[in-house]
Amino acid sequence: MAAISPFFLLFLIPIVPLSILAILALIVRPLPIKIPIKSRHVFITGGSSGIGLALAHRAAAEGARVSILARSAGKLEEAKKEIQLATGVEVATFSADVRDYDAVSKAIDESGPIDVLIVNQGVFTAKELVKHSPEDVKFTIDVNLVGSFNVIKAALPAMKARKDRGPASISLVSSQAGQVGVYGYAAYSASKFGLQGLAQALQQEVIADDIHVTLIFPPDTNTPGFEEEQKSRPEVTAIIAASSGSMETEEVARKAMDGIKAGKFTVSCNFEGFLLSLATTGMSPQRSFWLAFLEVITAGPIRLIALFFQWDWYKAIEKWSKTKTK
Ligand SMILES: NC(=O)C1=CN([C@@H]2O[C@H](COP(=O)(O)OP(=O)(O)OC[C@H]3O[C@@H](n4cnc5c(N)ncnc54)[C@H](OP(=O)(O)O)[C@@H]3O)[C@@H](O)[C@H]2O)C=CC1
Ligand SMILES: CCCCCCCCCCCCCCCC(=O)[C@@H](N)CO
Repeated sequence: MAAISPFFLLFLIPIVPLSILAILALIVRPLPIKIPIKSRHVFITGGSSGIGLALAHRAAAEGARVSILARSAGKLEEAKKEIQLATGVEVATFSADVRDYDAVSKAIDESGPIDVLIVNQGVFTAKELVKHSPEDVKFTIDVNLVGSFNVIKAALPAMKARKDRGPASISLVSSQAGQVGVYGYAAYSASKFGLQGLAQALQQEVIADDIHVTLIFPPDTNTPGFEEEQKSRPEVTAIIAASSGSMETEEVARKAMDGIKAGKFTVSCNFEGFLLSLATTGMSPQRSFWLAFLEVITAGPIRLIALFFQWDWYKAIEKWSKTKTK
């Protein structure tokens, strides 16, 4: 009897990963989807500034009908002119505060049925919780989290009722601080972590209506809001945030729009963000069996890398608090 060559056993090694890949290809849900942008109605909250404005530019340039909502009518008007000058597209503007459900609902009804809803409005002040007023904490949660509920609730009935209009999207702009808690962002991180629960539950509720949920996680991004934030951001917050560098609004908008069109549940914007998404993927849905495979095989090692980041951050906090008390 011929002995089995030990070399033959080498061929068996890939069997385990290949079987995992094959199983994942069969089981990942929801199934992949493409969301068209051209000729669709894209509605963007916080579309008058920063990331929202860059998204409005992109959507207009890609041939969508675009509506933007924010509080300041003046900033909306400026944004409208800017987009018209750059793309020739006239966007519809709606002045409302997302904290006011009736005002949001009226604006959305006026704008007509939405195909791609981008919930992007957000406020942020980085401050240690002891220095944060209860009013300011509530303001952050109200605008970022409760405001997002208001926008989605107001848009959902017409989105669900749409007929023969193709797959729709509800996208939310979170933050890398919505994937990991960061010094100075207790209120902000809490408001953004809330979006993860909202998005996961919502995706299950709207999948049967061909509506697809996307969560976008930008790092520090050069926007008017960020410029303001930097004036008073604690040093430690800046040090920790620097682990992921910073991006320009156009790059973030491009990543976000590509992610929305590809129907991704989770959209990271840079390499560190990609690692962070792998590390925090938890129970979130995954439509790509390739990415699912990567999540499975990197689960252990990525946790190790995450712990190194925490080590580094706690070292920075320790060093900084020593120099503070001296
Ligand atoms: N810039 C950054 O570093 C990062 C930002 N993000 C997130 O991206 C999103 C956009 O941020 P960014 O572009 O920097 O912010 P900006 O401050 O530049 O723009 C914020 C937009 O939201 C609108 N807005 C704010 N509050 C309300 C409200 N109560 N009702 C309606 N509209 C409102 C603003 O208009 P108006 O004031 O007139 O209402 C403006 O259009 C936010 O959700 C933010 O958390 C995530 C990661 C990093
Ligand atoms: C495996 C683990 C990899 C980890 C690397 C990731 C590092 C994360 C740093 C957190 C950055 C927080 C930026 C917040 C930006 C923001 O939202 C504010 N500018 C307010 O708008």
